[in-house]
Amino acid sequence: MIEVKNLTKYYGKGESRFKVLDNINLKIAQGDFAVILGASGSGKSTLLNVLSGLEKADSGEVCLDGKDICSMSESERTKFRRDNVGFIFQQYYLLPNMNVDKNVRMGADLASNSDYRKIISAVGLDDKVKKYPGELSGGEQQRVAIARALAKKPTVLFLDEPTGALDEKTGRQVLDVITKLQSEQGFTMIMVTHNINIAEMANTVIKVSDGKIAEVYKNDVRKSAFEIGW
Ligand SMILES: Nc1ncnc2c1ncn2[C@@H]1O[C@H](COP(=O)(O)OP(=O)(O)OP(=O)(O)O)[C@@H](O)[C@H]1O
Repeated sequence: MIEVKNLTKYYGKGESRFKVLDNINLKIAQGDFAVILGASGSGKSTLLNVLSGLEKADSGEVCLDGKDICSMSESERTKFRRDNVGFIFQQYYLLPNMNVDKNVRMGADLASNSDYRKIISAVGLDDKVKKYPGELSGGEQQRVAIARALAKKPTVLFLDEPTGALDEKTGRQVLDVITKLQSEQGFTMIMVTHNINIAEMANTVIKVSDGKIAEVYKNDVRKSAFEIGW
C-alpha cells in the first residue's frame, strides 16, 4: 500500500517559486495499476518522482508499506529505491556497450536474482540476448528496459510515458507485456501517460490538475492493450 498525506512541493526560489504539488492525498493498494493523467505541466512527472523517492517533497508523507520515504536521508532513499522500486521512462537508458543479457543482469544483480533469463523470455527477447541496444528497435529496447526493471523484483514499478516514443503497434505490444507480467507477479504499477486511452486498462485513474488531485476513480471493467483506442 502506498499512502500519500498532505504532500506539497515547490520549485524555484524567490519570485519564481511556485507550488508544483499542492496538498496531495492518495492511497494506492498493493497490486494496483494506477494511471496518472493531466495536462502538460500539471505536475504528473513530479508526483511520480516524489512517490518513487527520486525527488524530495517539501512537506507531507509518502508511506510505502508503512515506511515514510519523505523522512529518509538521501542515502536511505537511494537504498530504498534500489531495493524496492523499478523505473521505466520514455527513453530506455540502456547501457550501449552491454548486450541485452548484461543490461538485464545488471538489474538482476541488485536483487541477486539468478533467474533473470526467465524475464528476458517473458518479454519475448530470447533470440536477442547477444544483441546490443543499437541493434534493436525502439519496442525491443523498451522491452529490455522492462526486463531490467523487473529483474530486480521491485514491489512498485513506476512508468513515465513508457510508450511515448513508440508507434501504436509497438506501444500496444509493450503495454501487453507489462500488464501480463504484472498479473503474474503482482507488483504495483503507477504510470504517467498522455494517452488517455491507457486509463481504460488501469484499476485506478488519478487526474492531476495544477498540482492538485482533480479526481480519482476506479475502473470496474478493464480493457486489454489491444482493446483500447489509441
Ligand atoms: N526541476 C525543475 N525545476 C523547476 N521547475 C520544474 C522542474 N521540473 C518541472 N518543473 C515545472 O513544474 C511543472 C510541472 O512539471 P512536470 O514535469 O511534473 O509536469 P507534467 O504534468 O509531467 O508535464 P508533461 O506532461 O509536459 O511532461 C511545470 O511547470 C514544469 O515546467
